[in-house]
Amino acid sequence: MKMAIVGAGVVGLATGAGFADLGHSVHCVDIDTGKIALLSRGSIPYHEPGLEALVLRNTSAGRLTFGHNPSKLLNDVELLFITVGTPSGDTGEMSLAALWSVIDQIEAWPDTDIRRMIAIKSTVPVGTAERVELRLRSRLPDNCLVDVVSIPEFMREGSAVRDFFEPSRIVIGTASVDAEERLTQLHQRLPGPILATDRRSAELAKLAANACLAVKISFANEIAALAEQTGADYPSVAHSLGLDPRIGPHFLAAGLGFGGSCLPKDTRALVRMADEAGAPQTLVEAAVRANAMLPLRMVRKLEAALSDPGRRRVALLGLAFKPGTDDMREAPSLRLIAELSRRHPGITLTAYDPEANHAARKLLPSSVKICDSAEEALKGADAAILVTEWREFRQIKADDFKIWMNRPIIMDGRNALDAAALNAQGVVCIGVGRLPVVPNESARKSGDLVPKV
Ligand SMILES: NC(=O)C1=CN([C@@H]2O[C@H](COP(=O)(O)OP(=O)(O)OC[C@H]3O[C@@H](n4cnc5c(N)ncnc54)[C@H](O)[C@@H]3O)[C@@H](O)[C@H]2O)C=CC1
Ligand SMILES: O=C(O)[C@H]1O[C@H](OP(=O)(O)OP(=O)(O)OC[C@H]2O[C@@H](n3ccc(=O)[nH]c3=O)[C@H](O)[C@@H]2O)[C@H](O)[C@@H](O)[C@@H]1O
Repeated sequence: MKMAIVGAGVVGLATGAGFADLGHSVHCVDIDTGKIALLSRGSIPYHEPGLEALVLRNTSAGRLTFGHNPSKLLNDVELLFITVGTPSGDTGEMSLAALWSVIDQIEAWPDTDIRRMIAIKSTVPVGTAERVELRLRSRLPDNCLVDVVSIPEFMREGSAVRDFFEPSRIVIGTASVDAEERLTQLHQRLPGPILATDRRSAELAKLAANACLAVKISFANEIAALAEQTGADYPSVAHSLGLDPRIGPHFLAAGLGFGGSCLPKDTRALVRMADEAGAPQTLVEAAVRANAMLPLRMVRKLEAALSDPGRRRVALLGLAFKPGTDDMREAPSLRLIAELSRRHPGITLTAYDPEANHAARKLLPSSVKICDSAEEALKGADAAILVTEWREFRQIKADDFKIWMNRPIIMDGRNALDAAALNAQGVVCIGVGRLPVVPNESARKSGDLVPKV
């Protein structure tokens, strides 16, 4: 099938390159001419495992092309995917400015024999596909037939390519049997179950999925806080919860909470939309509030372990909102740095992320020293906070922490390290939802959890 993608971002590129790999002819368009110039030279503008090879394979084969002119797109293609961003507006609502700008550039096409399809893959409020169709119908001549459908995307950053080829499910929301049949056929070569439904249900299924994940994470973080207060060990609790098939093991990791370009904005949008619809989402609202408190909670834990942080040097291990990406959008590290600097104006902060240093430089205050290695960030530090659970941080040995740091105190904000092993070797490692472990067994017996230094 000949198709076009508007919005060559995380979703658009993985989707476009993925369909090209399945043998389709795909033209990817983006308003960002710099990005299109990079892509046309075979460079991927961000870190996404497996994407570069996929794009190169398909551009060399001539199945994947790039451009920046969205007008007349429907002249040549049967299917247009819209994958532009839908960021938060001022009051939490989703901004559809990019989507409308694309829709308003669509021109009538000459060959009216083939019915066109516009598939909205961007995450949007319920009812958007219907509004798009009405707007197009009011403008295009009657013989330009078009179905506007909702095919929400469930891929994750860091595994976007794998998620394209192995989707958990494919939701196809249509108002026409013809579009449903053609799109079902298009997706048949992908292994996930196909769920054909109406457009509004498809749109809500996407928002509900992200809200459900956010609620699960906030639940995990609140139970972890309770574990800390009651002397229980949250990872053991989570393990037990996860073995119940009705609960499942995923998205129960406690830590610094959820960030990224989607969970925060989509939960805000759902709450806003639900208020307007008269069906308040109190549970999701609470999950958003609970999540916002986590960086401050971490700072308070640091204050309990380290006296006078305003005169100390603290290293941040990881900055990206999760491992596997260089994306800094709504990364918990940003709020953590803001809280540390607000409460302790004299603090010295160093930071290192294997992939996100470049993106972080544009966002962090110049007072934060961005380092080229974990060793450089940890050198002379009085404490470290593990913010993003990159694999390389798990490989740092206890001796390295002890040699590099002024005081080997690690606040493990993702429960990524082997706290017991580090503890046994003289490193203080304080996880989330666990009793702090201290190097000194007699201190633990005496109830003195973390000796303040
Ligand atoms: N990032 C992710 O993993 C996922 C994102 N989504 C949703 O997909 C949508 C896109 O997200 P991302 O790919 O992360 O965004 P992104 O920000 O990476 O990419 C969006 C692209 O659209 C382009 N764009 C903006 N206005 C345009 C216009 N008028 N014409 C042409 N191009 C235009 C931008 O230049 C940018 O390259 C959002 O609604 C998001 O919520 C859904 C599932 C997963
Ligand atoms: O709509 C979207 O854009 C996407 O949003 C999320 O994907 P993504 O933002 O890439 O990241 P996740 O893996 O979901 O992680 C989100 C945040 O939650 C945090 N998290 C995740 C899992 C967990 O157990 N605990 C936890 O704190 C992560 O550290 C990260 O900050 C969803 O997982 C995707 O299904 C969805 O398509």
